[in-house]
Amino acid sequence: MRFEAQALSARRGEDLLFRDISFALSDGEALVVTGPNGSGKSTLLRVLAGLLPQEEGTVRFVDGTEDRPAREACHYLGHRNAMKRELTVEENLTFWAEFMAKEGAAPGMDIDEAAESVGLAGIAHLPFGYLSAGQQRRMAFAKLLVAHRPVWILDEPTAALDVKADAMFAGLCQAHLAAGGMLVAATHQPLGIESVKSLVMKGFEYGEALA
Ligand SMILES: Nc1ncnc2c1ncn2[C@@H]1O[C@H](COP(=O)(O)OP(=O)(O)OP(=O)(O)O)[C@@H](O)[C@H]1O
Repeated sequence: MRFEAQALSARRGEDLLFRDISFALSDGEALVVTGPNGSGKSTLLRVLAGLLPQEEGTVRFVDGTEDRPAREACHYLGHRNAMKRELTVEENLTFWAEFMAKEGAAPGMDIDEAAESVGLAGIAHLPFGYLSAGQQRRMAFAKLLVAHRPVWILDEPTAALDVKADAMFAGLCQAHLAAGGMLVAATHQPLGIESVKSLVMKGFEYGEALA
């Protein structure tokens, strides 16, 4: 498998945020995207996940000899957790497992196993809104585990996590990569994942790209 971007540019409103972004990942590879606030990291991730259109360039997911729509290959974990506060954790995860299955994702872990993998076994019966910020973020990771998609797109994934959860998250990412998955993560802090590719977003100043 291969996940690649070629000569991507994107605009928010009137402003061109970045241009000529290219990378290629194959099985087991990770890309960490860094850069100052406002340099376009979140925008790039949304373009990669198919949630925003690019201005120019291409995003491709190649499986063997077949080109598949990149958005169908991606799990997207944004700043927000995309869980309903009023529903229980189990109901939220069941929704995502069923939704992803309809969208063609292969089955993943069952709900209990996924909750256990993020260190929160036994509280899946609680409303999501009752959990602490860090527990909510951990449960949002569990969403990545209940259906299999080969590419994980992660925006500031470790915000709100304590040291133990950081290590747990690094372990989940390593396991995903070891199984041949790929990931792209925007972050201001190290993810604890070894051998990653790096992309530094520089942003634009006064309409010109920084050196
Ligand atoms: N819907 C929108 N309409 C217009 N401009 C937007 C919109 N969303 C974001 N922007 C602008 O696009 C720029 C890049 O935002 P983006 O969230 O991609 O940056 P980022 O590198 O992820 O920043 P941070 O590190 O602060 O999360 C910012 O200047 C932001 O104000």
